[in-house]
Amino acid sequence: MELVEYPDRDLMMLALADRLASELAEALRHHDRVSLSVPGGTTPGPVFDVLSEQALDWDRVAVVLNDERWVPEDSPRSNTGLLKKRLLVSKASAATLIPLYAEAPAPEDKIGALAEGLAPHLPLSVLLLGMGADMHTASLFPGADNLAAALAADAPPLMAMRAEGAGEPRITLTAPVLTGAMSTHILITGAEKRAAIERAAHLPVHEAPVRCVLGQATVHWAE
Ligand SMILES: O=C1O[C@H](COP(=O)(O)O)[C@@H](O)[C@H](O)[C@H]1O
Repeated sequence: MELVEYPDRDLMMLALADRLASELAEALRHHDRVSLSVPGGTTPGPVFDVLSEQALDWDRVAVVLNDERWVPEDSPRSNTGLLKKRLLVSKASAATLIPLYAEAPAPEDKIGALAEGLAPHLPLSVLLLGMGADMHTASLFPGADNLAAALAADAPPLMAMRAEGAGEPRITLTAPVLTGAMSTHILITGAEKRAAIERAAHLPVHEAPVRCVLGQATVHWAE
């Protein structure tokens, strides 16, 4: 894993947004349509604020979350809600959102249709991931019901996931989609996550699911 340490969070968010924009621009030079996958949660908002202002051919960019909590979009827990407020605004409002949520009682009710919508946008051109202190990435949580199947080489692109630490049911991109991305970045902050990602490099992947992408990822960290 390549680790980039920044003197502070503000600088990191600016530099990372710039890097993602350059990679998207490069991908757009070679392909008609490109895809960007991003995390939800509490960390990436400031990157989204900067990225959404970048001059890119956003109308040729498809944006998909790494994972979604099975809650309606107006829930404060909705990653889609965050994306719509912080990334798919300003210049980036021209991008196409590939949904990972549709109104239904459970992810299994909609997973087929959501996977069909995702398929034309794979492999991912640019992948930004987050990580929890428990070493989950996307919704690949240690101890989750479908973790082994989602880490398998023949996993379908999208799977439902339930885990003790996850709160509500989830839907997540699986390991083959994450490891198939053309470019992979992980954004983390704080001492606890720094220690966790260093520990993850020495643990089996079912204990530290983020390990499935560590070999190919650039990790961006600031205190
Ligand atoms: O639940 C989630 O957690 C991770 C990490 O989130 P953070 O709040 O610690 O930044 C996130 O990457 C994932 O997309 C999200 O659904």
